[in-house]
Amino acid sequence: MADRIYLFDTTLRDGAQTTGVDFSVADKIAIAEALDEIGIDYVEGGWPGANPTDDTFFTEPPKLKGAKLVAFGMTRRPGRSAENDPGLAPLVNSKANALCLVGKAWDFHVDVALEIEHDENVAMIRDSIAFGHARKGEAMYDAEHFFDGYKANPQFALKCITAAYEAGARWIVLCDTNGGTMPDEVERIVREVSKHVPGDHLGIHAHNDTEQAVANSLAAVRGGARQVQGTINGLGERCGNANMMSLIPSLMIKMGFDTGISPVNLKKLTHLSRMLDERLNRAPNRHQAYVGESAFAHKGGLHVSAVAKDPKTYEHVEPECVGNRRHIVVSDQAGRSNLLARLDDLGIEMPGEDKIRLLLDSLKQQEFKGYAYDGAEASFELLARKAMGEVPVYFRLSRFRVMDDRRWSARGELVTESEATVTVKVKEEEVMRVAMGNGPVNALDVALRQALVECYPTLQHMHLVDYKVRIMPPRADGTGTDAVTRVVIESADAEGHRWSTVGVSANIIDASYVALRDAYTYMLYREGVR
Ligand SMILES: CC(=O)SCCNC(=O)CCNC(=O)[C@H](O)C(C)(C)COP(=O)(O)OP(=O)(O)OC[C@H]1O[C@@H](n2cnc3c(N)ncnc32)[C@H](O)[C@@H]1OP(=O)(O)O
Ligand SMILES: CC(=O)C(=O)O
Repeated sequence: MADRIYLFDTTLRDGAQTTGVDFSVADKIAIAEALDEIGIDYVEGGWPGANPTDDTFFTEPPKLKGAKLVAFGMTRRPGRSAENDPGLAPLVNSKANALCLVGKAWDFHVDVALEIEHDENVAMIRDSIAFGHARKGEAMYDAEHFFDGYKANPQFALKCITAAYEAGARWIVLCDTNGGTMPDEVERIVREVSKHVPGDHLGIHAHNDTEQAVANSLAAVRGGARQVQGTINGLGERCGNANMMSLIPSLMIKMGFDTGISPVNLKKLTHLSRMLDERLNRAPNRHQAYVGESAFAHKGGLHVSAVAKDPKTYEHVEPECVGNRRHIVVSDQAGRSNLLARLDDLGIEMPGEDKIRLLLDSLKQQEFKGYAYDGAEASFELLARKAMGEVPVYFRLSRFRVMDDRRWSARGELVTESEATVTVKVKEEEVMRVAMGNGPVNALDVALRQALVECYPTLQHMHLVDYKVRIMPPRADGTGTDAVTRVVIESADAEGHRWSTVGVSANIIDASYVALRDAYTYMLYREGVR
């Protein structure tokens, strides 16, 4: 039977230490439930006593079906008993099922950061773990800076972890806190340490400062560790933690371990990854291993023609096993095979040879003008479906005008505003709307939507989530015209479906209009409005 690896997710604690990430209590509850749903063993919810969000979360924590909810904290302060430590009290009094206590394991840190005797640090670890174990039944020790500490003073680092083990710690988690250790060092050190603490009590917590947090975690498993800590999408302090979205499938599919996650739940990984980005209101990383939109995207003509024969030619695993999907990109790297595969993917009935050739030519023409469809799949789908005569004309723009205003108010405050006036023809009727916005594209979007929403109420459920501009320089061979602006807009509906559209023009607002027009058209078409 395959060895069991215990998964410990720290998205809600170390992940909350990511710059720019700020979870609400509702976010924390939803994420904890989603982690529980796929079968994670431990969900670290945060640090009771550290901030009001974590206090509220632990006051009414979600009821998890299988996962243990873990409260994080640090060992007692020097010169106090664990029982009288104000930092430990909220942890043991919380509704968590287990505690994870961080304590120093590097003598340099004890000297410089804590400025205490080495023996007192060891006593702080022993007392805190014993107290946590007695009060909560399960306590674990995050041995901070363990690898740096072991390299500097192995006797002291081992003294810290054996003190925790003897005090009853279920897990001794070896932390590569500064993220600078190399995989071969991690594997060797974990092997050496497992002579002192059995591997089925050892865990790994790796940071990504050399882009090797996942490799280091897998190296620790090879060395004998049986608990792995990580975060969804690799969130975490500085460069992040080991990415659970890569760790889980690699442990299961490549290394054959039992992680407690069933193959059915493994298929929920892509959704979990995107759900986190949705909560954080940020665009998912398309290039993320296993779960990214491009993880199984094929662009080069050679790749696509081979993938059409057998996907194994350019895929290391089947996309469906992690809930992802194959994606054929259409671009000027494309040949006929890309186009046919993409049309098939979209469920478009195979057109005749003439139409295929026309579509391919028109794609290449568009790309010559500066369009790129590999990041704007919705615009590509519209282009293809329009060529097949499937997309109605929902509206026609008669004109728009946008004005920007930058001025000082009577109170001496700087005011920047934009105003857009739009006239569109919807179902033979001319509609004119004027709207203000916090920028010209926002004003244009609001005015357009106001003009269309009466006839197409579904558009009120859509919003813009990302906007990217790129100035495309004139072609070096002189065949093009002046520089053009390419705008890519990502939109979402109330259910969280996202789609990207592209517009190109010499004028940034005009390019934005084209991308917006495609965004509305795509939503109306997809919703079945005819
Ligand atoms: C490696 C990691 O990622 S560990 C997790 C780090 N995460 C966080 O720090 C986020 C949450 N932290 C916080 O909100 C705050 O730091 C708190 C509430 C925990 C503590 O706040 P404060 O009491 O104001 O202390 P502050 O943050 O300024 O400094 C940390 C103190 O803990 C001490 N300390 C650090 N590690 C330990 C430890 N393992 N055991 C005991 N004391 C420790 C430091 O020496 C310092 O003591 P000092 O106040 O006497 O100088
Ligand atoms: C505990 C922890 O987050 C670290 O050592 O990195």
